[in-house]
Amino acid sequence: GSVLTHTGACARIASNIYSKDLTHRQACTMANTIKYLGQEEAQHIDEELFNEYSFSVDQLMELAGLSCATAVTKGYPLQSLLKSPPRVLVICGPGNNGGDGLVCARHLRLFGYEPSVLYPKRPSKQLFLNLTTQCEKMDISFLTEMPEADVIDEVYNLVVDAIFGFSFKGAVREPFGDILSQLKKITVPIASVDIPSGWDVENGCPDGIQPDMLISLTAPKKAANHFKGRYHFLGGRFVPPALEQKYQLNLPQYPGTDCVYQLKCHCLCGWA
Ligand SMILES: NC(=O)C1=CN([C@@H]2O[C@H](COP(=O)(O)OP(=O)(O)OC[C@H]3O[C@@H](n4cnc5c(N)ncnc54)[C@H](O)[C@@H]3O)[C@@H](O)[C@H]2O)[C@@H](O)CC1
Ligand SMILES: [K+]
Repeated sequence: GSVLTHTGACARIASNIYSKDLTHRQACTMANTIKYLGQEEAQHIDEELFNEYSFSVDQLMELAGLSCATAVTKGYPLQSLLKSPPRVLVICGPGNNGGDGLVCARHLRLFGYEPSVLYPKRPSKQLFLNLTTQCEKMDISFLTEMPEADVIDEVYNLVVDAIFGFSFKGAVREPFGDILSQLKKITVPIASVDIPSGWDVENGCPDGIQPDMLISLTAPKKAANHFKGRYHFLGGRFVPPALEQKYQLNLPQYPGTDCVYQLKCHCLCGWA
C-alpha cells in the first residue's frame, strides 16, 4: 500500500484540513499512519503472539514493563523530581497489565527510583508469584492499603497505573473503584500502562483519571484518541514484521536500539 512517512502524511493533512479547527492531537492522530486498535483486535494480536508465534507471557511482559520504566525515565528523569527520595507508587491490577506494572517497578528500582507497589488482588499463577518475589528481593515495598490522595501527593513523585489494560470491561469492581477515585484527586502525574485504567478501551472515559503519560504497548488502542496528557509513548518492541503486516499496524521506526518511541509530531507542519 501507500505508506506515507509521518512527515509526509502530516504535510498532506496540513494542506487539506488545517482550516477545520482540529486540535493538534486530532490532526496528528490522523496524520499518523499508525493504527489505533479496537479491543477485539488487540486481543487477537495478543493470542496470535502466544499461539502462532510461540512467545511466552513472561518474555513479552518483560519487554513491556521495561518499556514502561524507560518511558518514565524520559518523562520524569531522576534529576527533575521534586521530592527526595525518588519515590514512585506503582499500582498493579489482577491481570497482565498488573504484571507489566511489577516488571516496571523492578526496572525503575534498577534505574535508581524507589518504587512501592500496591497489589491488592493477586492471582495465584506462578508467573505473578515470581514477579512479586523478584520485587520483594529487590527491597521494593508492598503497601497493605491504598494511601489517601493527599498522602500520595506528599510522599510520591508520580504514580504508575498498571491496574487494567485491554481486557477491561464493564463497571469497575472494588477495591479498584476506591483506588481510582483517589487517583482522580491526586495532583502528582499518573503514567498509565497501555490504557488509562477505568477507561473504556475504545471510547475512553471523560470523567475518569487523566494521566500525564500513556505508554501504549504493541500499538495504541482507540481510547488513546482521548488522551490529553503530555507524553504518549509507544513501547513493547517485540512485534514480528509479518504480524505487523497482517494487522497493518504501520508502526513507526523505533530510534536505534530504543525500546520506546515518543508519539508526537516531529515535523514542521505548524501544529505546536
Ligand atoms: N499482547 C500484548 O501485546 C501484551 C500485553 N500485555 C499486557 O497485558 C494487558 C492485557 O492483559 P489481560 O488480558 O490479562 O487483562 P487486563 O490486565 O487488562 O485486565 C484483566 C483483569 O482485570 C479484571 N477486570 C476486567 N474488567 C474489570 C472491571 N470492570 N472491574 C474489576 N476488574 C476487572 C479481570 O477480571 C482480569 O483479572 C495489556 O493491556 C498489556 O498491558 C503485556 O504483558 C505483554 C504483551
Ligand atoms: K493501565
